[in-house]
Amino acid sequence: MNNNVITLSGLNKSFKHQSGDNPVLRQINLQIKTGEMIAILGASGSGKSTLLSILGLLDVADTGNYKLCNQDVSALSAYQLSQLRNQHIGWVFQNFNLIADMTVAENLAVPLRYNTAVNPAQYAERINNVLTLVGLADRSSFYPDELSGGQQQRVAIARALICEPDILLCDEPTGNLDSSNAAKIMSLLGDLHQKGKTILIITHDNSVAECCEKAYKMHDGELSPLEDEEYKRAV
Ligand SMILES: Nc1ncnc2c1ncn2[C@@H]1O[C@H](COP(=O)(O)OP(=O)(O)OP(=O)(O)O)[C@@H](O)[C@H]1O
Repeated sequence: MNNNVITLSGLNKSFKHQSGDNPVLRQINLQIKTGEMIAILGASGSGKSTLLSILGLLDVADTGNYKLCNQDVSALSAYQLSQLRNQHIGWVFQNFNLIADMTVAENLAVPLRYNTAVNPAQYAERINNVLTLVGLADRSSFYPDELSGGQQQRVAIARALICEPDILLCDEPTGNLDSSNAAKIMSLLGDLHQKGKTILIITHDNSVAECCEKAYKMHDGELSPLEDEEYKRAV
Protein backbone atom coordinates (compact mmCIF):
# COMPACT_ATOMS: atom_id res chain seq x y z
CA MET A 1 0.00 0.00 0.00
CA ASN A 2 1.36 3.47 -0.89
CA ASN A 3 -0.05 6.99 -0.94
CA ASN A 4 -0.39 7.20 -4.74
CA VAL A 5 -3.81 8.27 -5.95
CA ILE A 6 -2.80 7.30 -9.49
CA THR A 7 -0.19 4.81 -10.69
CA LEU A 8 0.24 4.17 -14.41
CA SER A 9 2.77 1.65 -15.69
CA GLY A 10 3.57 1.07 -19.34
CA LEU A 11 0.22 2.31 -20.63
CA ASN A 12 -0.43 2.11 -24.39
CA LYS A 13 -3.43 3.14 -26.47
CA SER A 14 -4.04 3.09 -30.23
CA PHE A 15 -7.05 4.06 -32.30
CA LYS A 16 -7.89 2.07 -35.40
CA HIS A 17 -7.95 4.06 -38.61
CA GLN A 18 -8.45 3.11 -42.29
CA SER A 19 -4.73 3.68 -42.78
CA GLY A 20 -3.89 1.35 -39.86
CA ASP A 21 -3.43 1.62 -36.12
CA ASN A 22 -2.72 5.11 -34.83
CA PRO A 23 -0.70 4.88 -31.59
CA VAL A 24 -1.78 7.75 -29.34
CA LEU A 25 -0.27 6.84 -25.93
CA ARG A 26 3.11 5.13 -25.75
CA GLN A 27 4.49 3.49 -22.62
CA ILE A 28 3.08 6.06 -20.21
CA ASN A 29 4.38 5.88 -16.63
CA LEU A 30 3.01 8.29 -14.05
CA GLN A 31 2.58 8.45 -10.31
CA ILE A 32 0.45 11.07 -8.61
CA LYS A 33 0.70 11.16 -4.83
CA THR A 34 -2.00 12.35 -2.46
CA GLY A 35 -1.95 16.15 -2.26
CA GLU A 36 0.09 16.79 -5.42
CA MET A 37 -0.88 19.41 -8.01
CA ILE A 38 0.33 18.37 -11.44
CA ALA A 39 0.05 19.80 -14.95
CA ILE A 40 0.34 17.94 -18.24
CA LEU A 41 1.24 20.26 -21.08
CA GLY A 42 1.14 19.34 -24.72
CA ALA A 43 0.30 20.52 -28.19
CA SER A 44 -3.03 19.76 -29.83
CA GLY A 45 -3.26 16.10 -30.83
CA SER A 46 -0.44 14.97 -28.53
CA GLY A 47 -2.75 12.63 -26.56
CA LYS A 48 -3.66 14.63 -23.43
CA SER A 49 -7.44 14.13 -23.66
CA THR A 50 -7.02 10.45 -24.41
CA LEU A 51 -4.89 10.06 -21.29
CA LEU A 52 -7.38 12.05 -19.20
CA SER A 53 -10.27 9.87 -20.43
CA ILE A 54 -8.40 6.77 -19.30
CA LEU A 55 -7.50 8.33 -15.94
CA GLY A 56 -11.16 9.34 -15.50
CA LEU A 57 -12.31 5.78 -16.30
CA LEU A 58 -14.18 6.89 -19.42
CA ASP A 59 -11.91 4.87 -21.72
CA VAL A 60 -9.50 1.96 -21.31
CA ALA A 61 -5.90 1.44 -22.35
CA ASP A 62 -4.93 -1.39 -24.71
CA THR A 63 -2.04 -2.52 -22.53
CA GLY A 64 -0.36 -1.48 -19.32
CA ASN A 65 -1.57 -1.11 -15.77
CA TYR A 66 -3.69 1.58 -14.11
CA LYS A 67 -4.25 1.70 -10.37
CA LEU A 68 -6.64 4.29 -8.95
CA CYS A 69 -6.34 4.59 -5.17
CA ASN A 70 -4.40 1.30 -5.18
CA GLN A 71 -7.14 -0.54 -7.05
CA ASP A 72 -6.30 -2.17 -10.40
CA VAL A 73 -9.05 -0.96 -12.73
CA SER A 74 -8.39 -3.43 -15.57
CA ALA A 75 -10.71 -6.21 -14.43
CA LEU A 76 -13.68 -4.13 -13.29
CA SER A 77 -17.19 -4.20 -14.80
CA ALA A 78 -18.80 -1.08 -16.24
CA TYR A 79 -20.89 -0.76 -13.07
CA GLN A 80 -17.84 -1.08 -10.81
CA LEU A 81 -16.01 1.52 -12.92
CA SER A 82 -18.89 3.96 -12.58
CA GLN A 83 -18.92 3.43 -8.81
CA LEU A 84 -15.17 4.02 -8.65
CA ARG A 85 -15.51 7.12 -10.82
CA ASN A 86 -18.20 8.63 -8.59
CA GLN A 87 -16.28 7.82 -5.44
CA HIS A 88 -12.81 9.00 -6.41
CA ILE A 89 -12.94 11.49 -9.29
CA GLY A 90 -14.19 15.06 -9.67
CA TRP A 91 -14.19 16.50 -13.21
CA VAL A 92 -13.69 20.11 -14.25
CA PHE A 93 -14.20 20.86 -17.96
CA GLN A 94 -13.18 23.70 -20.23
CA ASN A 95 -16.85 24.45 -21.06
CA PHE A 96 -18.07 24.19 -17.44
CA ASN A 97 -20.83 21.72 -18.52
CA LEU A 98 -23.44 23.10 -16.13
CA ILE A 99 -27.08 22.22 -16.82
CA ALA A 100 -28.66 25.41 -18.15
CA ASP A 101 -32.19 24.97 -16.80
CA MET A 102 -31.08 24.09 -13.28
CA THR A 103 -30.06 26.58 -10.59
CA VAL A 104 -26.58 26.44 -9.09
CA ALA A 105 -27.89 24.45 -6.10
CA GLU A 106 -29.74 22.02 -8.39
CA ASN A 107 -26.60 21.53 -10.50
CA LEU A 108 -24.64 20.72 -7.35
CA ALA A 109 -27.27 18.20 -6.22
CA VAL A 110 -26.90 16.13 -9.41
CA PRO A 111 -23.74 14.18 -8.41
CA LEU A 112 -25.12 13.72 -4.88
CA ARG A 113 -28.13 11.85 -6.27
CA TYR A 114 -25.75 9.24 -7.72
CA ASN A 115 -23.92 8.91 -4.42
CA THR A 116 -25.72 6.56 -2.08
CA ALA A 117 -23.28 7.35 0.74
CA VAL A 118 -24.76 10.84 1.15
CA ASN A 119 -28.09 11.16 2.91
CA PRO A 120 -30.45 13.62 1.11
CA ALA A 121 -30.89 15.38 4.45
CA GLN A 122 -27.21 16.46 4.10
CA TYR A 123 -27.52 17.90 0.58
CA ALA A 124 -28.23 21.52 1.59
CA GLU A 125 -25.30 21.63 4.00
CA ARG A 126 -22.93 20.02 1.49
CA ILE A 127 -24.02 22.46 -1.22
CA ASN A 128 -23.56 25.45 1.07
CA ASN A 129 -20.12 24.20 2.17
CA VAL A 130 -18.73 23.81 -1.37
CA LEU A 131 -20.25 27.09 -2.54
CA THR A 132 -18.64 28.84 0.43
CA LEU A 133 -15.33 27.21 -0.50
CA VAL A 134 -15.48 28.70 -4.01
CA GLY A 135 -16.82 32.07 -2.79
CA LEU A 136 -20.33 31.79 -4.26
CA ALA A 137 -22.57 31.01 -1.28
CA ASP A 138 -24.85 33.89 -2.31
CA ARG A 139 -25.45 32.52 -5.83
CA SER A 140 -27.17 29.21 -5.09
CA SER A 141 -30.50 30.24 -6.66
CA PHE A 142 -28.93 31.71 -9.82
CA TYR A 143 -29.07 29.98 -13.21
CA PRO A 144 -25.76 29.42 -15.06
CA ASP A 145 -26.49 32.11 -17.67
CA GLU A 146 -26.91 34.63 -14.84
CA LEU A 147 -23.24 34.08 -13.88
CA SER A 148 -19.97 35.19 -15.46
CA GLY A 149 -17.72 32.58 -17.08
CA GLY A 150 -15.39 32.67 -14.08
CA GLN A 151 -18.31 32.19 -11.69
CA GLN A 152 -19.63 29.30 -13.80
CA GLN A 153 -16.25 27.61 -13.57
CA ARG A 154 -16.30 28.14 -9.78
CA VAL A 155 -19.66 26.39 -9.66
CA ALA A 156 -18.23 23.59 -11.80
CA ILE A 157 -15.33 23.23 -9.35
CA ALA A 158 -17.83 23.16 -6.45
CA ARG A 159 -19.73 20.42 -8.29
CA ALA A 160 -16.49 18.48 -8.78
CA LEU A 161 -15.78 18.72 -5.04
CA ILE A 162 -19.22 17.89 -3.70
CA CYS A 163 -18.71 14.13 -3.38
CA GLU A 164 -15.30 14.72 -1.76
CA PRO A 165 -13.28 12.96 -4.48
CA ASP A 166 -9.66 11.86 -4.06
CA ILE A 167 -8.58 13.73 -7.20
CA LEU A 168 -9.77 16.59 -9.39
CA LEU A 169 -9.18 15.97 -13.11
CA CYS A 170 -9.23 19.34 -14.87
CA ASP A 171 -9.47 19.52 -18.67
CA GLU A 172 -8.25 22.98 -19.78
CA PRO A 173 -10.02 24.61 -16.80
CA THR A 174 -9.02 28.13 -17.87
CA GLY A 175 -9.39 27.58 -21.64
CA ASN A 176 -12.64 29.58 -21.94
CA LEU A 177 -11.73 32.38 -19.54
CA ASP A 178 -10.06 35.77 -19.93
CA SER A 179 -6.70 36.16 -18.25
CA SER A 180 -8.11 37.77 -15.10
CA ASN A 181 -10.69 35.02 -14.51
CA ALA A 182 -8.13 32.39 -15.46
CA ALA A 183 -5.81 33.71 -12.74
CA LYS A 184 -8.67 33.58 -10.20
CA ILE A 185 -9.48 29.97 -11.10
CA MET A 186 -5.81 29.01 -10.79
CA SER A 187 -5.70 30.77 -7.42
CA LEU A 188 -8.78 28.79 -6.30
CA LEU A 189 -7.20 25.51 -7.46
CA GLY A 190 -4.00 26.55 -5.64
CA ASP A 191 -6.01 27.13 -2.44
CA LEU A 192 -7.62 23.70 -2.78
CA HIS A 193 -4.16 22.20 -3.26
CA GLN A 194 -2.96 23.96 -0.09
CA LYS A 195 -5.89 22.32 1.71
CA GLY A 196 -4.62 18.92 0.56
CA LYS A 197 -6.64 18.22 -2.59
CA THR A 198 -4.93 16.20 -5.33
CA ILE A 199 -5.24 17.96 -8.68
CA LEU A 200 -4.28 17.04 -12.26
CA ILE A 201 -4.64 19.69 -14.97
CA ILE A 202 -4.19 19.21 -18.69
CA THR A 203 -3.49 22.39 -20.56
CA HIS A 204 -1.84 24.15 -23.51
CA ASP A 205 -0.99 27.06 -21.25
CA ASN A 206 2.47 27.36 -19.68
CA SER A 207 1.21 29.88 -17.10
CA VAL A 208 -1.17 27.21 -15.78
CA ALA A 209 1.72 24.76 -15.46
CA GLU A 210 3.71 27.37 -13.56
CA CYS A 211 1.03 27.30 -10.83
CA CYS A 212 1.62 23.56 -10.30
CA GLU A 213 4.35 21.95 -8.23
CA LYS A 214 5.20 19.45 -10.96
CA ALA A 215 4.65 19.40 -14.72
CA TYR A 216 4.94 16.88 -17.51
CA LYS A 217 4.87 17.32 -21.25
CA MET A 218 3.06 15.09 -23.69
CA HIS A 219 4.70 14.84 -27.10
CA ASP A 220 3.45 12.39 -29.73
CA GLY A 221 1.95 10.20 -27.04
CA GLU A 222 5.03 10.13 -24.83
CA LEU A 223 4.99 11.64 -21.37
CA SER A 224 8.11 13.07 -19.78
CA PRO A 225 8.87 15.48 -16.91
CA LEU A 226 9.04 19.12 -17.94
CA GLU A 227 12.40 20.61 -17.04
CA ASP A 228 12.43 23.94 -15.17
CA GLU A 229 13.63 25.98 -18.13
CA GLU A 230 10.91 24.52 -20.36
CA TYR A 231 8.18 26.10 -18.19
CA LYS A 232 9.07 29.39 -19.78
CA ARG A 233 8.89 28.25 -23.39
CA ALA A 234 5.78 27.71 -25.44
CA VAL A 235 4.86 24.08 -26.00
N1 LIG B 1 -12.03 8.26 -30.77
C1 LIG B 1 -10.97 8.42 -31.55
N2 LIG B 1 -10.83 7.71 -32.69
C2 LIG B 1 -9.72 7.83 -33.46
N3 LIG B 1 -8.70 8.66 -33.18
C3 LIG B 1 -8.79 9.40 -32.07
C4 LIG B 1 -9.92 9.32 -31.19
N4 LIG B 1 -9.70 10.18 -30.15
C5 LIG B 1 -8.52 10.77 -30.37
N5 LIG B 1 -7.95 10.30 -31.52
C6 LIG B 1 -6.65 10.68 -32.05
O1 LIG B 1 -5.72 10.64 -30.99
C7 LIG B 1 -4.77 11.70 -31.10
C8 LIG B 1 -4.68 12.44 -29.78
O2 LIG B 1 -5.92 13.09 -29.52
P1 LIG B 1 -6.22 13.80 -28.13
O3 LIG B 1 -7.62 14.35 -28.21
O4 LIG B 1 -5.90 12.89 -27.03
O5 LIG B 1 -5.16 15.00 -28.15
P2 LIG B 1 -5.03 16.29 -27.24
O6 LIG B 1 -3.60 16.40 -26.89
O7 LIG B 1 -6.00 16.22 -26.13
O8 LIG B 1 -5.45 17.44 -28.23
P3 LIG B 1 -6.25 18.82 -27.93
O9 LIG B 1 -5.35 19.63 -27.05
O10 LIG B 1 -6.42 19.41 -29.30
O11 LIG B 1 -7.55 18.46 -27.28
C9 LIG B 1 -5.23 12.56 -32.28
O12 LIG B 1 -4.39 12.25 -33.37
C10 LIG B 1 -6.63 12.12 -32.55
O13 LIG B 1 -6.93 12.17 -33.92
